[in-house]
Amino acid sequence: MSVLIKGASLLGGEKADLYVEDGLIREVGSLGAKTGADRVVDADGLVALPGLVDLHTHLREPGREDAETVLTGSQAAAVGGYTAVLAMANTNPVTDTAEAALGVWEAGRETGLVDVAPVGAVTKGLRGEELAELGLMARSRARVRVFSDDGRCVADPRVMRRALEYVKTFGGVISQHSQDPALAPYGSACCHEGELSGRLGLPGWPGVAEEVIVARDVMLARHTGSRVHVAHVSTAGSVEVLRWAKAQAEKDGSWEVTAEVTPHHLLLTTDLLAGYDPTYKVNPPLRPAEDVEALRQALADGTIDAVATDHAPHARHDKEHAFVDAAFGMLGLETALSVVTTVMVESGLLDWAGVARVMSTNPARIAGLEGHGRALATGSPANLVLVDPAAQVVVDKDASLSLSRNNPWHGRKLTGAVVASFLRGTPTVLDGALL
Ligand SMILES: NC(=O)N[C@@H](CC(=O)O)C(=O)O
Ligand SMILES: [Zn+2]
Ligand SMILES: [Zn+2]
Repeated sequence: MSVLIKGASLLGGEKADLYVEDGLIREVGSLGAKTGADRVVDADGLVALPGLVDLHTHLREPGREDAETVLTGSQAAAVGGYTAVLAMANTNPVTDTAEAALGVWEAGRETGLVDVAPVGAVTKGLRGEELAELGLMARSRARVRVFSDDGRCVADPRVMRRALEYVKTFGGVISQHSQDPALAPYGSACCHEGELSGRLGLPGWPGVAEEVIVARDVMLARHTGSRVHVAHVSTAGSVEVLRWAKAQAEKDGSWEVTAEVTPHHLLLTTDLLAGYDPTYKVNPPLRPAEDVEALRQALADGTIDAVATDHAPHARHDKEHAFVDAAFGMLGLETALSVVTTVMVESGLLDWAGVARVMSTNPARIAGLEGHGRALATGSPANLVLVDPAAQVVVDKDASLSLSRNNPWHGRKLTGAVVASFLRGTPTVLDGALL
């Protein structure tokens, strides 16, 4: 399979043709009338980025195939411009053994639309007590490097310490869902704690319940000389802690802290909860505008390393309930690039090289995914995406390839659209549609 991509804008702003063959980028430059390609793609006006990498996707297989499967989630990922996703471990059964991790990895290979890298659970059954088979998952063919009890916090500091020590032996990282369950009880805490939660009569989820865990975990990472990744950062206070911690880690050179922010925490605010629409119920909750602004600045200045979707599909019968009874989570894979374009690029906070950094290069490095996040140069694996930076889109939840419809972006006008995606040189999406 060979493809000639004509006239794409590269990250330095220059225009070039890319010739892709047998999974690799073979030539970059002015390739004129090069003949013999199986397919020619006109990329005039489009920006070429390395394929996006999502550090935080819920695929729901095994166990909740009514909400999403590896196939449907991969389809949504491909049209969203992704070439790799990290599949969270809170499935049923939980991904807490090498066998379970291999199952997810193999389902991804069969689908062949994006690379599906399983995230391993930190503790058996996400119960927060006994460590899962971290080493066996790491040594399996699935090569698990990211471990998370996401949906639950590794709340016991002794368990977190042991997990950090363990993953250090093979260069792994613990991705933490930072929620102190004593300050923000699972299941009940559902609205940013403040004037609005009081007025709406919804149980509060104070920012400090996140911040105390972030602060604790960076100290544990420093103490153990290991790596912690903070999932879905949502408050200005967490950003302050991260800014301090990153400066320390850089000085010490012996440990690391990285962080991700979701598209929804970059744009949506807590006042959306006033209508009690469960579509906006998510963990951590939507926050006030001051937090949103701090998150944008932190993403722009590198305090936050990555955008991760936390794509959390839920079946209608779990989501369409009174606010307090509905499931937590919202879709994100198909709209992430448009949200980032609208929030970060249109405002001048990030240029396209910055988008490539936070949506591809940094997440690929954090997850240890070789072959992803690489500069589009001769010899690199041809994992790439073509983006129309000027496209105006109106999100339609019924046009989604996800099996679920809990889409907080429905009806919103956004800028920027994915036109084509390529996984190892094979187009998975062309003209914005799945092949
Ligand atoms: N984000 C959510 O609100 N829900 C996630 C779990 C999680 O990311 O904590 C889910 O699995 O549905
Ligand atoms: Zn989480
Ligand atoms: Zn999640």
